[in-house]
Amino acid sequence: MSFDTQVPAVPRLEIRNMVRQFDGRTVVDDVSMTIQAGQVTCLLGPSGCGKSTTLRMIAGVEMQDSGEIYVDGKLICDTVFRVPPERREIGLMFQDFALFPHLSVADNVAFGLKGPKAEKRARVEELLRKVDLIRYIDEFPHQLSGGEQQRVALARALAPRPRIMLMDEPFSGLDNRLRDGIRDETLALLKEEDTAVLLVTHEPEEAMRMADEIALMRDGKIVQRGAPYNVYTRPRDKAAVAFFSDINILEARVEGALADTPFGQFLAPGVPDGTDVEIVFRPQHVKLDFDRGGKGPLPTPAAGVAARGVVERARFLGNESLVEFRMDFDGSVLRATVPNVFVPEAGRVMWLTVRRDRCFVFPA
Ligand SMILES: Nc1ncnc2c1ncn2[C@@H]1O[C@H](COP(=O)(O)OP(=O)(O)OP(=O)(O)O)[C@@H](O)[C@H]1O
Repeated sequence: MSFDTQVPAVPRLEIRNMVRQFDGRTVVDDVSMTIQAGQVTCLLGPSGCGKSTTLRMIAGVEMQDSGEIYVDGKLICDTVFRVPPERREIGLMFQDFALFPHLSVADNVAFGLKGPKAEKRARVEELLRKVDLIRYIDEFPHQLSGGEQQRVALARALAPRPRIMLMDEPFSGLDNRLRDGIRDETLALLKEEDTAVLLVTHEPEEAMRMADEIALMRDGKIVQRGAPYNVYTRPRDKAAVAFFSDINILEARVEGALADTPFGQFLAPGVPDGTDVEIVFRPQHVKLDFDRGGKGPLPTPAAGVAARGVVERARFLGNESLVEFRMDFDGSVLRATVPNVFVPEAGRVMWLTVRRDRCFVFPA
């Protein structure tokens, strides 16, 4: 008789209860997370929230005040015991990734490698082939473009087969069009090498594009973790919605588990009577209708009630158009985005409805 037992894999990286203070201010506040081999976690948050400090503690260039770091289940650092940075088998890639200017591409990539010369050469060639730069093996960094240098830096970081790769805004020095391609190539290579990746970014698009898991960080704490889709569609508070897009907010008070608004009633299950709530929705979830003889579309249970607004400003942004409305009901401004070109003139009357299944109700 045999049993199929699924033992959860030991995480490649685990940090537990990491804390760091500077001048009495807690900059990293009880941060814990795990990353499996071959997985990419993006630490996403506004400037100054403690992302880089978290990364630096894992790299070992900054000491935590408390907390532990484990690699493949083995303790590598707590407040007493500490494996030095160079023995952590962790690769680093930063925005200012500076290659050594006086070393050839091959020597740059071989820099962290030990062992027989022929083996080192084979690894260098393997990686340069993977990043499609083998033809530059004997060139020097200044002979390469910024994007090419970035790929050499990636090859250099991966050469010693790090178990973990820490990346701090590694693509922010590249221009937009170059960036997407390099991001995708980098991701493919990291997966191939089965490295666990922790990538720090303040750009939601970058996190959505790269991450298997997003850890949303704010004021030193991880406030939400999950697959990009889940973090985007089930944000835990208003700030989490706002981090990924522009938002609209309606204010309302709850009576009988319902919040009454000019767009109709919204369900607020479990919210006590008399609680002030904010109904938060993204501009892409506003539907627009033309005015027909002073009237908008009829209310339906799915779409709710239409509210009248006057176009204040409209702009074409490339993939979509952004239209701002001054709303009749309280003079507030609501934003709607529409695919492609839609640039109605200021003063035009339209009727707005919101996709109720895409609205979030949070206590004010
Ligand atoms: N060595 C230090 N001494 C004092 N304060 C520091 C030190 N390092 C970081 N800080 C402060 O800790 C806070 C968090 O910094 P950190 O670099 O971790 O943020 P971040 O989220 O990575 O921001 P950014 O995206 O701007 O790099 C900041 O307010 C910063 O000024």
